Amino acid sequence: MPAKIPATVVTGFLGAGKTTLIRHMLQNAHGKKIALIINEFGDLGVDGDILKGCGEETCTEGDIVELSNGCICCTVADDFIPTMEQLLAREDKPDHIVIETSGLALPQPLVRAFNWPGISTKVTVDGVITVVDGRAVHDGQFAHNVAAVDAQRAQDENLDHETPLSELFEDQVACADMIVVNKIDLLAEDEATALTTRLKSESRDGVQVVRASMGALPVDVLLGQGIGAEADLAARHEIHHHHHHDDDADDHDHAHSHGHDEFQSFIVTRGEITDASAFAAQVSDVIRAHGILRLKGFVAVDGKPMRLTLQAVGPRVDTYFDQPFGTAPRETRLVVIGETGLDQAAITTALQA
Ligand SMILES: Nc1nc2c(ncn2[C@@H]2O[C@H](COP(=O)(O)OP(=O)(O)OP(=O)(O)O)[C@@H](O)[C@H]2O)c(=O)[nH]1
Repeated sequence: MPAKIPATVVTGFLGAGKTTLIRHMLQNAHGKKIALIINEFGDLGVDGDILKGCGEETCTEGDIVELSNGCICCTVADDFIPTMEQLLAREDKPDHIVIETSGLALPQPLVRAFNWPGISTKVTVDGVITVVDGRAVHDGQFAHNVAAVDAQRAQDENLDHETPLSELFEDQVACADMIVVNKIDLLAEDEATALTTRLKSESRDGVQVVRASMGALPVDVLLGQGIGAEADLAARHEIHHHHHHDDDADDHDHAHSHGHDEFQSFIVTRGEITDASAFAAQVSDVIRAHGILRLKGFVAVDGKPMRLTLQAVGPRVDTYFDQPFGTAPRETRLVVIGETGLDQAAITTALQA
């Protein structure tokens, strides 16, 4: 089986900063071909235009597939599947698929749609990233412009219009594999800490909460792509990012109050493992115990000629056999990504156990 294309769902209310985050991601994709599927809403849907105009090589109009009607989650069988099939039929296959949704409906049906025959063999769910408007959530409003979100909701007859935003927000948090608290620049340090702590306690065990300003996060943190490029990632060690305030470009001590967290990555190798599902459970335990953001790579399983691809973000651990090792050494090689300060020695020991 060829390597599957990872698909990341980016969710969050109108104005949370999804488009800003995705645009930053496209501009820093380093030649990776990212296809976007955008969930459009009539007059309010300006995302397609914004992205068409971003002027990036990796962001051509043909990559943008706008769904014709309303919520992606409510129209999965009618709309989403053909869209994906169309994308997968292209000669010029994307390296990664990003699906932006409004957060007005649960993404679970969307995630389940990846099990569809013909899609499940070609695409794997990389994870659900929930983008949060830090300021609005701290203020108990949940969205910057509540009236605009309500108008967006009213336009789609498939959505119920009564559920309070607070409940929809809870759903977004509950389904997240990673939470991005955006607009951190609009929060004082103590407010940011309180919000991060609260979201951590409200989300599933193992979900990491990262802070961002203008959605500026390293692509390797957002997307589980580039499994084949471990060596490159290792060479960089510290995952760099772009600051939005020139004045803190050299001032990492203030990264927490101005920009976002700093990240690190390292590689753990080990010999063959005996049981794939037991190892996935072990990885999951290590992720939770050490607050790891992402873990990805290849695993050699005793008696299996194929290598096992492993991708994990927060509590989500995905494995499948992709290709024979061939002449490559039968070893397990995993990239660990997290905020700076990971206990590399302990994580290495735990993964090698
Ligand atoms: N201060 C501040 N503003 C931000 C930040 N991120 C985004 N914004 C602004 O917030 C507004 C909404 O951002 P978008 O990226 O369009 O939000 P969205 O979630 O994609 O919303 P739609 O695309 O309209 O559904 C824009 O005016 C952004 O410039 C941030 O971190 N800090």
